[in-house]
Amino acid sequence: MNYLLLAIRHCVSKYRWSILGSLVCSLMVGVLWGANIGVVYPFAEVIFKGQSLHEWADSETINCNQKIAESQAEIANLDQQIAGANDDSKINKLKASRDFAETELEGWKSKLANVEKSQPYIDTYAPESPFNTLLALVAFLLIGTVLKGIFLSLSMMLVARATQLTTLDLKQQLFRKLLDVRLGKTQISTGDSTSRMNGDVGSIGGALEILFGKTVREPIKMISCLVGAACINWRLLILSLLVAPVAAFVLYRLARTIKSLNHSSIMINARITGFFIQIMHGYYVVKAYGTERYEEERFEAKSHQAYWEQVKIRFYNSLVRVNNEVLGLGMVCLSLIAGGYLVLNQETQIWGIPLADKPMELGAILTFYALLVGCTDPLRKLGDVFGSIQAGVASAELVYPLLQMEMPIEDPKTPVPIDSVGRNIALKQVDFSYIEDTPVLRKLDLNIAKGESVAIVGPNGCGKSTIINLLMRFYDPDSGSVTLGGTDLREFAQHELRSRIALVTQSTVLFNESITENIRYGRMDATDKEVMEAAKLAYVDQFVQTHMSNGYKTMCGDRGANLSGGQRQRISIARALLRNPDIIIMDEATSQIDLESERLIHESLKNCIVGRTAILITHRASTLKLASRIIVMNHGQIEATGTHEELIKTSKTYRRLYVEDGESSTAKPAKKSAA
Ligand SMILES: Nc1ncnc2c1ncn2[C@@H]1O[C@H](COP(=O)(O)OP(=O)(O)OP(=O)(O)O)[C@@H](O)[C@H]1O
Repeated sequence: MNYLLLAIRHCVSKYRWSILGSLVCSLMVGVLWGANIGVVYPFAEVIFKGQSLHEWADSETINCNQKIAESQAEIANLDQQIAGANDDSKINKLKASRDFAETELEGWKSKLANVEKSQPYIDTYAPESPFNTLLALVAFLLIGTVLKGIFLSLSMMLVARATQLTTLDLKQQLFRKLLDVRLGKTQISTGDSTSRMNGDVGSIGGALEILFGKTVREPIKMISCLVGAACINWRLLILSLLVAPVAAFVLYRLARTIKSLNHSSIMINARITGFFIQIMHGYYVVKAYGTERYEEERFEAKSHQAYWEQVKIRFYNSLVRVNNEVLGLGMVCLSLIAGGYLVLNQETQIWGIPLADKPMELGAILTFYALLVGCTDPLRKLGDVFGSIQAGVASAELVYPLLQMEMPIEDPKTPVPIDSVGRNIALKQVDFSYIEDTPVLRKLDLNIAKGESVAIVGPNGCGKSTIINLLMRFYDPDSGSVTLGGTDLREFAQHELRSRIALVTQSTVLFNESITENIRYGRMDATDKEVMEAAKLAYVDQFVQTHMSNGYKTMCGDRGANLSGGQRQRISIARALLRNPDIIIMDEATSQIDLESERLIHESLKNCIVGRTAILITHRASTLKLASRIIVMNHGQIEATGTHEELIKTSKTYRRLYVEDGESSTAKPAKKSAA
């Protein structure tokens, strides 16, 4: 519950007026609910006896006075008997009878006082005839019901406002957090993130709506009925509530089970979401390999698990409802037996336990029953909401720890301005691993001078992209340092650092926006003219003019699905060019470009890297030609550096790569070593 309390606190502190308004409206609903049921009393005691309220008040006054006189006479008689008795046990019995008579006398006196208190109002406002009294009561019922409806609707609207806005706030906080928290070694899968954002935040909102709505309103309705019943006979009410502790214990046990079931259901649904996203992304692979049936079976197995969890949740929720209905019925049954006994025998006690001040009238006991029945409806409704609250509790336990997660990569308190440092990059004695005890970079030293173009080559998995991840500060090294102009990257504000770097990644990420907007992503404030210039430099313009009927407004599709691999890469190069960065990083950027485009891009990259530091991760001979120095990596370390000609002679790894690439004959990349 703790985490859901945080959501409650947020909602109450930020939207206090809506919550307060809804509470007042709920209070009115509860009071009107009890008052409408309370109308049973005048119906039974006044209307069905063919009286008006005036006649009822008169006859009640006479009746009370008569009963008071009878009680007083009985007390006087008992006093005389006590005075004349000399047997102790008889005296004790007489004293007990006197005490009962005294209690009855007090009961009649209090009823008389109530009738006398209401007399002036009855004289002033109550209709004269019994039929008009009936009409007035019906009008009261109608007006009460309409008012109750208005307050109910107002309360629901105010609660919906506060809880929906809280949901919106939570979504925004979570979105912001997910943008930051997935850096570093934090493992949060897409399925989990999507599930937290869609299902869980919604479930918290739903629980809040129920908590501030039904969970406040229905108990108020119950309290209003219980207060009414207590006014009629509080002892009988306590007797009726004897079943409540048992029901509360059962409810507590059920709550724990439902919460843990909801928790596992959320986790299963997150896995299904993740699986579904993965299949949608890998759609063509599934089709090409004909694994539709296999994936269907996997999906069915996962969905079946989710189905079973839901069935179990429904089952336990139904038990909550049964428990609450049994509680309601238990209350009514106990009061029916005890109350019925008191009325039928005109008694005030059962087994010597006093249950009434005076024998109960039919009208009073009928109203008492009606009020208890009035409690069972809110109880039933509370049974239905229980499951949703438990689902909210389980969701909050997943969302809030994520929101409270520490940033894996943090900005320093007083960042060093990047303009104040130079541009040479250095990795000193860097150790890094993604997973403990699986080193990826080992004591790596690398210096890249300002304006230098270096190519990093090496076999798959040797750690080339990991160096980029450290330079972008997507991760921090385990030991050693990565510096820019001699200052550790941890001293800079992340945003400022990344604004100086343009990264063209291995897998080209495009958004489902127009080509223009995808290029503009490199610099959001770029003008259309600047976007066009970048597009021309990266040879995007060439295919837009010839292949795209909608020109630059053509939508790229999910992850750029409407474009070819080469087109996607050219757009991402245009995006990088638009950024006009100090440092440009190309991670296998030209791997999907045809020979003609590659030649053209080679020319534009040549212009682009002038005056900038460029790091090119590539196997392509044409890109290697742009580098003044080639760095050969193997097993997370730098094996050799030099020019193409030097490395062919000195590095076994480089030779192996180039023989396998089959391009060594045409590639004469770097003329001289800059190291
Ligand atoms: N997020 C990650 N979590 C765990 N291990 C990772 C992660 N990213 C990369 N690795 C592992 O780190 C090692 C180095 O990966 P890296 O991507 O740096 O290699 P690379 O030299 O760029 O390879 P390639 O030429 O295939 O792109 C690999 O063994 C890889 O499995």
